[in-house]
Amino acid sequence: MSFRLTYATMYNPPEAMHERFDAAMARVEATLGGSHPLFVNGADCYTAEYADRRAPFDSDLRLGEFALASLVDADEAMAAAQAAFPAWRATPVAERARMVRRVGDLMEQRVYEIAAALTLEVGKNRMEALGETQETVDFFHHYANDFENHAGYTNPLPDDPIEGIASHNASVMRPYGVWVVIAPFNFPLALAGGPAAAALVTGNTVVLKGASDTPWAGRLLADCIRDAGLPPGVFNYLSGSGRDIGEALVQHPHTAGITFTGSVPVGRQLMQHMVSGAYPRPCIAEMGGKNPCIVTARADLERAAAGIVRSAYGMSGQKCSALSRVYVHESIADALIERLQAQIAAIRIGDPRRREHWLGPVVNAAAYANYQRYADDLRAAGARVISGGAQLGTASDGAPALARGYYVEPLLAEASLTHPLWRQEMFLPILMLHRCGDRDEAMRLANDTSMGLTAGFFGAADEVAWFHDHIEAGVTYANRQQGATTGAWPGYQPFGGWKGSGSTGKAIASFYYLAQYLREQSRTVVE
Ligand SMILES: NC(=O)c1ccc[n+]([C@@H]2O[C@H](COP(=O)([O-])OP(=O)(O)OC[C@H]3O[C@@H](n4cnc5c(N)ncnc54)[C@H](O)[C@@H]3O)[C@@H](O)[C@H]2O)c1
Ligand SMILES: N[C@@H](CCC=O)C(=O)O
Repeated sequence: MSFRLTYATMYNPPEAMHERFDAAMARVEATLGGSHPLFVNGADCYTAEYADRRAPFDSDLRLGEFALASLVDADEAMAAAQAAFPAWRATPVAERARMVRRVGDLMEQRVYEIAAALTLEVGKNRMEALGETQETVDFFHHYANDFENHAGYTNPLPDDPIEGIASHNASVMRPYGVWVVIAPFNFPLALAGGPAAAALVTGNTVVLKGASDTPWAGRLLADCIRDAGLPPGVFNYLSGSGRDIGEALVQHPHTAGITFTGSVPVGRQLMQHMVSGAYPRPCIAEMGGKNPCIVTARADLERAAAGIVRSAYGMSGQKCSALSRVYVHESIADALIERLQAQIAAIRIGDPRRREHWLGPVVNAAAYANYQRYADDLRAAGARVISGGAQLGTASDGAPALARGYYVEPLLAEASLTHPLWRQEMFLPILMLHRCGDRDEAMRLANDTSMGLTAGFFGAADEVAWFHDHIEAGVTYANRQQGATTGAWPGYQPFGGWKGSGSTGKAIASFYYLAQYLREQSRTVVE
């Protein structure tokens, strides 16, 4: 089988992938320092204010200046999207699908350059960055194909059974209008591009807002959409603060629907807003996780340790799918901990541009400070900190090369079940472990959370059905060493949360996803 990049295969890429990434990184670095405007109504939009941005792994490395949208810019983007809606909605399905697919094609041609930019902007390692870019390509292709396969969701229905009268029926799905997409910092391309692709192919027009820490990714997406030839106003890109520009978009009278990906508090606020007002409007909110993994007495511990470490610490724990809680049978807990310690010790931390570094920094100064606060909280509460617990690059740790970045150690701790961090999403490389007397106790604790995004299991084959029957999570993995709770890929693993992790119960890239961007119209026509 030829190599196909997914989050499950990214651990063993062909050598050529490294060579191409290194070459692309050199090209992208040679152009750093430029000015990056917004994209509104088919044109670059130069605005009054710009934010200077630096790499999270090196404060001396200036990426460039990125436009900060004003309220006027937001209004212009919404007006452009509203004006473009009638013609885009009327564009034949095949033509919309062709253009959306073309965005994916163009992004695929630029996959190495865009991945290099993601490494520079977010601090993720090269395989995570290449993975995210390829995932975005796949979203554009997947949704274009899916919409065509559903024949645009138009379904003829039987004529009414009225004698002597021809009364024809059909169900037609129609787009809503201007769809606002609000993206998080950690997957600023895929979680902007995926929802945008879904909204566009179904006939909505889009205004995208990127996260404040990651304005570059959205602009690179906008370039692909512009070059694919989508008409002016169909897609618009803004970067700026959530509190100002995000809220302005959410409150805007043209907003017909929203896809928000981000934290629980913000997601809940948006959902509440969208059900209030003159009438309720759709809000697809993909939110946080507090993802558990159960390890039973009969688990393969080598496999478990590999899967746990990849999911707890990959991308410095800054994935909604990241593993933060392990419940392990007491009879094998020490053996598992020993293996986890060995795996953690082997993690190479440093400049994420270099292929040997699996772990880069956390995203910003606030996350860096939170890490130390949580580590100190755990210690103060009497937790047993088994590995990690310190920021790196401080004067005393002997790693001055790391001093210009937000580097921290992967942390593993055993803590009392009453500790508040068992319930709080930290979004950092912090894993907490608890020893359980039996698997039912482990399941009870795993489900004792208001969130339900992903969950992992390591045990015997005849225990897997029990895991699936009882676990309360939208994305589940059994005995997966490629990632105990992380690494879903469009077309392979639909991705969406239960309980407080998601608002719809329908997953990204699932069979049911695109229908959420459409409203049904029942049509009866009597001859
Ligand atoms: N379920 C998923 O698929 C998924 C995927 C990735 C990340 N996440 C979650 O995202 C979070 C991390 O991302 P983050 O720190 O960027 O999240 P965040 O909630 O701080 O911000 C997300 C986006 O919302 C914007 N925003 C903030 N306040 C706003 C407001 N009042 N009105 C409108 N927009 C506003 C931000 O500017 C950003 O673009 C974690 O909780 C993580 O679990 C979930
Ligand atoms: N889709 C990614 C997570 C995205 C959220 O941050 C995964 O499955 O690991």
